[in-house]
Amino acid sequence: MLKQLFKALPILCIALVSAGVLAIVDSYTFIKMKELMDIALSGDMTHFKETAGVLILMAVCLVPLCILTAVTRALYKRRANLNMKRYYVKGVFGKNISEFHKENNAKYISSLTNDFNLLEVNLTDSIYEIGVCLLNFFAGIWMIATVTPWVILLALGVMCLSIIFSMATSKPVSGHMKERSNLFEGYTSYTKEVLSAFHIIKSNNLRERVQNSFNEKSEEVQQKGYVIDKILSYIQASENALMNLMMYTVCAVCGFMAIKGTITIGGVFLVVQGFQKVMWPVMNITEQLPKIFTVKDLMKKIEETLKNEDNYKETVAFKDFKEGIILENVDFGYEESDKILENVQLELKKGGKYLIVGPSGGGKSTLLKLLRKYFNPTKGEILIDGHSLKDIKKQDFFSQVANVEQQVFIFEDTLRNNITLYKDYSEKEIEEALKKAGLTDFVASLPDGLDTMIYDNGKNISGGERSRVVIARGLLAHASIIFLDEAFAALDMERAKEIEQSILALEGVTVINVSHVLFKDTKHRYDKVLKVNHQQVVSM
Ligand SMILES: Nc1ncnc2c1ncn2[C@@H]1O[C@H](COP(=O)(O)OP(=O)(O)OP(=O)(O)O)[C@@H](O)[C@H]1O
Repeated sequence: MLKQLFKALPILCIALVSAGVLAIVDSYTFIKMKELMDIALSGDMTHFKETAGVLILMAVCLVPLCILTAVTRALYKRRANLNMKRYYVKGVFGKNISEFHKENNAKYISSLTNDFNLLEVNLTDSIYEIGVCLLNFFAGIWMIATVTPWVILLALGVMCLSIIFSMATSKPVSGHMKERSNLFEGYTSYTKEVLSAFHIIKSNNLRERVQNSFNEKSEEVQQKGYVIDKILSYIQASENALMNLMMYTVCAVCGFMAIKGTITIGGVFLVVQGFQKVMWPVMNITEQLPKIFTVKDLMKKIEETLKNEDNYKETVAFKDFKEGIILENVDFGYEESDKILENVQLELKKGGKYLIVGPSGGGKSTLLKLLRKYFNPTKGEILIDGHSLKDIKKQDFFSQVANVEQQVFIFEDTLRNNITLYKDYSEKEIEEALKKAGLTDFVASLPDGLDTMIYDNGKNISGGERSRVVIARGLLAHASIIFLDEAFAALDMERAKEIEQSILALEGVTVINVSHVLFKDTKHRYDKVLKVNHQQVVSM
């Protein structure tokens, strides 16, 4: 993750150069003000006018510099945050399907929202702030050095003290931050769950229960935030007291030097201004440093969510499905102690049409997940054209298969994009797929046809239409293998039979259809009907 931040280093450097020039010009303005004060006290009108002119010019120069600094800062923030988010999303989609399914995906949502918001404030912003603070610190030192070098020692002492103080106080905050991130994860997961079950909650009068438990969770998160804020305020208050003490000391030292005649009144003004310029960065650094230290744990947690336990290297390219699939003594269980399939022997030929039936919970979808390469067998092997499916590159395999899932997912986009999945197909190919999926009349009835927008996972179309969109997707993909998992469950019997026949008529395409529905009049069109029951797969 840090590497992604380093990629924004060039723009960070530009932003800091701009901020540095701004700090120098600003400090130089104070030096000129000191001169103006001393000249005014000496009554030298000619020099007074000259210096006043320079000051006006400096004030004008500050305007474009301020704008440039603000713009480059915003550009740096955009680049750094985008880099980190892109890296994270790439990592999420690099997860193995099996491992992604095992976890609650709310943790990714929580990372992308809550954790990344924290990273933005506590890391990206803080790095820039610390850079700017250091530049202003040295600009302040320069201002003081033009009057008396002794006060510089005092400033450096303050800086060291503050850094030691902030390092010592960052530890307790860091632990609380991590706990808050975990609480956020649970909170996001719960929010996601209750919003997706909105109608169930309303229609079963669960509103009060859900609201109470939502309030509890939200109170936990707020309480943790309160604890963090409280600790941070104690830290800040102690720092403020330290800084004020230093400031009073400097004022007293400068006053003493002015009485002794070692520095002018303008000098007192410049030292006090310079010391303030030094103090502000020191205070800000002590505020920002604990934030950066606390981010370490958070980044570790974010990286953990991206780790794949199984990093098996796939080596076999698979460009064309030629012969068939063989399952040799395949065992599988989601848990070690719990076998769902045992010693499965099966041969599926290329172009064959297979129907998989069996009782609910018997393991039909599990068998499909193995064939789809979502999981690997715990024992035995699945061979495809003689190669172990485990060794075949995912990308290659997935490009050969189409999946029509039990749970239909529709993107918030046009009907066309939902069917083509953003790939290029000719109008003829699309028409053909629509016809086979029984969507021609439906599309013709829409005023915008294929350009009709579908919203929120297909809320503005029926369940059957959603299923048919996904079937058209599978047909259009020209896949060598089509896996169907209860694809016809949402369709009326006539429509289901019609679509099933279209799919069974696809020549050279292997169809593996898991279904509760077994139509007597289409059964004979399958090469084999397989029953999954008691951990076994048998021909019917
Ligand atoms: N991700 C999972 N983790 C743990 N157990 C699972 C998982 N998915 C399924 N199971 C269990 O595996 C067994 C087989 O489930 P599977 O979904 O394969 O059955 P099925 O025959 O497709 O059932 P249905 O017809 O009801 O969809 C069930 O006991 C189920 O509880």
